[in-house]
Amino acid sequence: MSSGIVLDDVHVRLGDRDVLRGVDLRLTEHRIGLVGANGSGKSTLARLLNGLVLPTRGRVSVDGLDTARSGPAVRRRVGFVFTDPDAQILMPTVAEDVEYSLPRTLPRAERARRVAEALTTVGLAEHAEHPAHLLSGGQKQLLALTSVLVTEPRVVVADEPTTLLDLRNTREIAARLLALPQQLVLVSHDLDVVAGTDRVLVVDEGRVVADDEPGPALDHYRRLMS
Ligand SMILES: Nc1ncnc2c1ncn2[C@@H]1O[C@H](COP(=O)(O)OP(=O)(O)OP(=O)(O)O)[C@@H](O)[C@H]1O
Repeated sequence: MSSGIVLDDVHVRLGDRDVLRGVDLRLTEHRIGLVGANGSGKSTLARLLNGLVLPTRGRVSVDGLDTARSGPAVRRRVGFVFTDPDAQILMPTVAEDVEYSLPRTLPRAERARRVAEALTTVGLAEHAEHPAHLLSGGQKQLLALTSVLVTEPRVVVADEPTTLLDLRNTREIAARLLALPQQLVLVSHDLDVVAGTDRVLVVDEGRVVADDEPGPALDHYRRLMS
């Protein structure tokens, strides 16, 4: 089975808009940043990677699995962190919320072990029994990340995960995401955060117009926006 994320001549049409127009990519680096103007197509590109959006034309595959044909298997490999953590919090307490992401078929002891490990990884262990809705915005985003990590995905896609956070929480979430052993695809308008990735894609009007190391790619983006 071929490894990595592959996009082959991908077009996405939503309503009467061509949102992505001919995207060819092979994503194998550990950490990949996606930048672009509002409405350029970044979220759509991110959502293609776990089959939340399907190509109108072309093909997306993850480790050889076609997102259009093998959606559930792709989503077990690719976890998704949304901008607003409240949209991802479903259960009353922190530990219950994390456990809710795990299959009911896993033995109870294994579920408890995985939840404890994931909460420790992100530094939330001491909040395990706290009401999830009382966490701060930054802690809620950590909880959303934990609920993704507990499923042991190979890839984490995060769509503007720091947009709603203050500077301190932005730094904390960014540091946690960039330190993950999993492959990371990070959509962000925060160029300081994106500078910590290994490869940056600049999206403009539905196309990838720059694809380089962070320094030159972000220079390209700044020129594009000036
Ligand atoms: N379901 C839809 N139907 C029609 N148009 C859509 C739909 N979803 C998104 N779009 C349009 O597609 C374009 C790209 O949207 P997308 O959310 O991918 O952009 P983005 O680069 O992530 O923007 P932002 O930085 O503002 O989040 C936008 O113009 C948006 O209005």
